[in-house]
Amino acid sequence: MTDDEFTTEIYYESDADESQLDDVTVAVLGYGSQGHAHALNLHDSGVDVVVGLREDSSSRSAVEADGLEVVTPVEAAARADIVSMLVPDTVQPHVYEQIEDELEAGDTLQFAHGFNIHYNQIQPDEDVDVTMIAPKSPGHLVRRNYENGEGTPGLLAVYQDATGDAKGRALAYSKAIGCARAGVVETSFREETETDLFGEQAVLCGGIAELIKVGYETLVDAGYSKEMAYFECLNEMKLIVDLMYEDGIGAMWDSVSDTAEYGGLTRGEAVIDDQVRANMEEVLEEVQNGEFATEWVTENQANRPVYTQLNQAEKDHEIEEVGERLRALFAWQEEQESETEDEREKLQAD
Ligand SMILES: NC(=O)C1=CN([C@@H]2O[C@H](COP(=O)(O)OP(=O)(O)OC[C@H]3O[C@@H](n4cnc5c(N)ncnc54)[C@H](OP(=O)(O)O)[C@@H]3O)[C@@H](O)[C@H]2O)C=CC1
Ligand SMILES: CC[C@](O)(C(C)=O)C(=O)O
Ligand SMILES: [Mg+2]
Ligand SMILES: [Mg+2]
Repeated sequence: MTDDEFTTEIYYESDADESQLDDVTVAVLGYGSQGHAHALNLHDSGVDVVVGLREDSSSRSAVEADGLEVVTPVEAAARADIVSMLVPDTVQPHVYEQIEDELEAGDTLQFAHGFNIHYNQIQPDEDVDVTMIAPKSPGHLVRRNYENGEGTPGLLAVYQDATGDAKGRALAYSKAIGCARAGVVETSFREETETDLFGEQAVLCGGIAELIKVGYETLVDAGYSKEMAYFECLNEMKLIVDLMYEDGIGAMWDSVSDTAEYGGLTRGEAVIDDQVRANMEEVLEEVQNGEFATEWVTENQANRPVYTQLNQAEKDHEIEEVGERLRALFAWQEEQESETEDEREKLQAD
């Protein structure tokens, strides 16, 4: 499929031929959220893996503790047939410049997100395959699910098929990291990039964090206790979303009271109203026309002034302190008895 087409083809384990990774070395560049998950899952699936990290990388000890080999990105790429680019998006063009000469004709440059290809920050030579297996999950769950015998859904895209076998290799990779256990949806770099950025900004990360904080602030500003507001707007969010995750939105409506269902159905649309819909459309437009990408690249060139300020403000939000205190009191937390007692006394004193 080309970079403009949309399809809903879904692949599972039986569609993938793991022998495509026999006699293949995969260089996993980066050992963060996705990097550690891909490297360990590939290794546990019997694939030859070498991790690439800079000489002074703080991640090197973790790789060694996990029993994998770590060398520099250049050496890893030189040894590999598949180079999996799993350093942060903003770092990838810089790392690509270092390893570019190590990519031989017929090698694969593999991504977990299409940002740098779609927005032309990386322009690979024509003789390499350029593919993507993008887990629809934080990396730590990609690893945890694999270890539990489960998997996380992923997306597959081929941007460049120099060998004629790019998709087969990508499918094998998706099987080796556990995505094919849950389903691998075929897509394009464009579709993955735009939907992923939209989803994380408007719904999954930005949208939900703001919904929680505004709900919390509304209750606290009206005089209700911080603890009450935390449990109502943040803690119970997970429990409600778990029901939707397990069996759909209907299962959630079935499980909550009729009062909650009627109130939610009538008031939900009043909160997430046409203005929110218009805001979401604007967010999507900025992703589609490249405005967000330009802003993010420029922000990094300027050493992240806006990011740094917003990141700190988020950490300083009152809900974080309240949540930390309350989570420490959960009976299943492995806290020292004395610390727990101190917390209880503090909570009662508040
Ligand atoms: N986070 C996620 O769950 C998801 C991420 N993705 C995509 O996966 C890719 C990787 O993202 P993510 O896992 O979040 O990345 P991380 O931020 O977790 O990557 C951190 C790793 O990159 C290394 N690194 C950081 N800076 C450099 C540098 N300048 N040179 C060399 N190595 C460096 C770090 O090592 P060091 O100790 O040297 O800093 C560390 O090993 C991205 O394309 C992202 O969009 C896709 C789906 C979900
Ligand atoms: C939702 C955020 C994400 O897109 C992801 C975990 O899938 C990311 O970029 O981290
Ligand atoms: Mg994502
Ligand atoms: Mg993302």
